[in-house]
Amino acid sequence: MKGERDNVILIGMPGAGKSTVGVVLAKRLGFDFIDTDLLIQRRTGRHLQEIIANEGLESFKKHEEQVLLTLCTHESVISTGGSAVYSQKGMTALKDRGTVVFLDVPLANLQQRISDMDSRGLVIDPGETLADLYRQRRPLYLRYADLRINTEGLNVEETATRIAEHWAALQS
Ligand SMILES: Nc1ncnc2c1ncn2[C@@H]1O[C@H](COP(=O)(O)OP(=O)(O)O)[C@@H](O)[C@H]1O
Ligand SMILES: O=C(O)C1=C[C@@H](OP(=O)(O)O)[C@@H](O)[C@H](O)C1
Ligand SMILES: [Mg+2]
Repeated sequence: MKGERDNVILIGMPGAGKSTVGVVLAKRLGFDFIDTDLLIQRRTGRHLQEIIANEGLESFKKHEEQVLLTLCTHESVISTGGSAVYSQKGMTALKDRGTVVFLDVPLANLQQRISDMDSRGLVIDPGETLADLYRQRRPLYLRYADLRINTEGLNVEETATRIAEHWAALQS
């Protein structure tokens, strides 16, 4: 019988590695892999950047919230988009579905990884920088996390291993 809270949910800044680490972790655990960004695209029939550019940030956040509220997976690694934490309702729903893991990456690393801020379609107000976003969001990631992984110095595989170890410990 599958448990109620048997998913692993990755949260964190854009470029933190949620999507990249998520698929490696899913393989490691023998779980399914779900990326909520892809679910938004399939449901709307549009690319994320298109939704943000044509409908605006509030509309994108509503689509994202809808996806978070209607997830009903088991034994899945769920990689969320970085803006998921703006929905309190969505995050509450996620916490009911599994262990929420915050991939904590130093700002300097994120800045190196994200060179395409403008074309990436982030939920960010005009004139705001990645540093502004980091300061604004980090407290939210910490608020909703069941587990924080300090990824400094870890590659994708090592991060997945670290999470898998924590997950195994939680099961015993
Ligand atoms: N140590 C690392 N952990 C995770 N991703 C890394 C790491 N080093 C480099 N990267 C790169 O950073 C990017 C992370 O992007 P992505 O997985 O899409 O993040 P997110 O889904 O959190 O926005 C990928 O291109 C990945 O190859
Ligand atoms: O943090 C953000 O504002 C966003 C992050 C993206 O996902 P990743 O965090 O997977 O890059 C995607 O949901 C959208 O472009 C908005
Ligand atoms: Mg992603």
